[in-house]
Amino acid sequence: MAKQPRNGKVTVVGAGFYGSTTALRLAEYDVFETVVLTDIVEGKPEGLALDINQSRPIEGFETEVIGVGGGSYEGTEGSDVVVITAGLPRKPGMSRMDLIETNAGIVRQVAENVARTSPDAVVIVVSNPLDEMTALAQLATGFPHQRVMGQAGMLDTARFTNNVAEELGVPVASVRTLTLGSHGDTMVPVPSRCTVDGKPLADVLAADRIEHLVTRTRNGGAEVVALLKTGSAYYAPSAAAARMARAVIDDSGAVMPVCTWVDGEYGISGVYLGVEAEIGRGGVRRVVESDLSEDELAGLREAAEAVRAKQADVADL
Ligand SMILES: NC(=O)C1=CN([C@@H]2O[C@H](COP(=O)(O)OP(=O)(O)OC[C@H]3O[C@@H](n4cnc5c(N)ncnc54)[C@H](O)[C@@H]3O)[C@@H](O)[C@H]2O)C=CC1
Ligand SMILES: CC(=O)C(=O)O
Repeated sequence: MAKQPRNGKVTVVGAGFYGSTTALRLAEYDVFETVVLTDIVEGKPEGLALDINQSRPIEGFETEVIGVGGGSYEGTEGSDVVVITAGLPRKPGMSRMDLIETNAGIVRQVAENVARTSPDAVVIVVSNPLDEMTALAQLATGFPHQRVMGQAGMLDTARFTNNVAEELGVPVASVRTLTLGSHGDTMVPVPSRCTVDGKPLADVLAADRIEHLVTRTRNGGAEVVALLKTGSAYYAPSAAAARMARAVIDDSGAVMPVCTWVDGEYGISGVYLGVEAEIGRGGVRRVVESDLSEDELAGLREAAEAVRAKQADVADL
């Protein structure tokens, strides 16, 4: 049987837990022509790519994964999307911000290579601290802001949804939630936008339980780190990054929470921040504003100022 036409090339930089699960998810969609997985370590991406390709007859997908080790970018040229997962994950007790100096050096070097080899790509950053590394990747690539975004909001929103569904014992599909702001202490879960079977969250859950779920969502990454003892989450994070890459290649116009450049929306300007945006082939088409409560809007503005101060520092790292 002839191969179905597949479309687009996605490179995933960093073949650790996040990168390899992202490559697997992208390949299993079976819509991309090629997925390239790279790492500074020789052999790791090649071995993981071979392993994923060997699962194709069982899972029934044709997308080929190509592994490139040793820090080479050969084979990545002309990628439509590049997902940057290179960098250290945190250990129990560490904040994402504790990674800033080490990961800034890695992300800068990766971003410069991406700009050289895939100058038209849309870049999706996941390395932590997320909001700062996204700003740094834009600076280092020199790409327009709409072509560099970060993954966090979809993950944090999924955690909020899962937390609400668990609390109420209902299917996750019946719950809608939203999380904006930073991927850190100033994360802004948005209860006013949450519904369960179409009913406002406040109608089905007491205020103190909602507050508990908001706090649990803010600490969602740390909760996983504390259980794992080594490394951080990757199943839910990779699902989110893969969905973003797919929205770009499909030019779908899907609206999702992402870390993007905010330029006047919510009265905030000149900062990378988690907001909802419409995603297509060129990256972010536009930021989509929602009605927020006064407290939520104040939280978003506070997040913007906290992130702005750190993002100003990354240029020098
Ligand atoms: N934004 C988000 O929501 C999330 C972000 N993360 C972040 O993603 C990053 C990766 O996490 P994991 O995959 O779990 O870590 P990991 O340690 O399993 O993998 C990192 C990989 O990056 C590679 N690497 C290091 N320097 C490189 C370079 N210059 N070029 C290419 N590859 C390089 C390493 O060899 C390693 O294979 C961490 O910074 C972590 O904090 C993780 C989960 C969620
Ligand atoms: C590691 C990380 O950023 C998270 O799991 O949220």
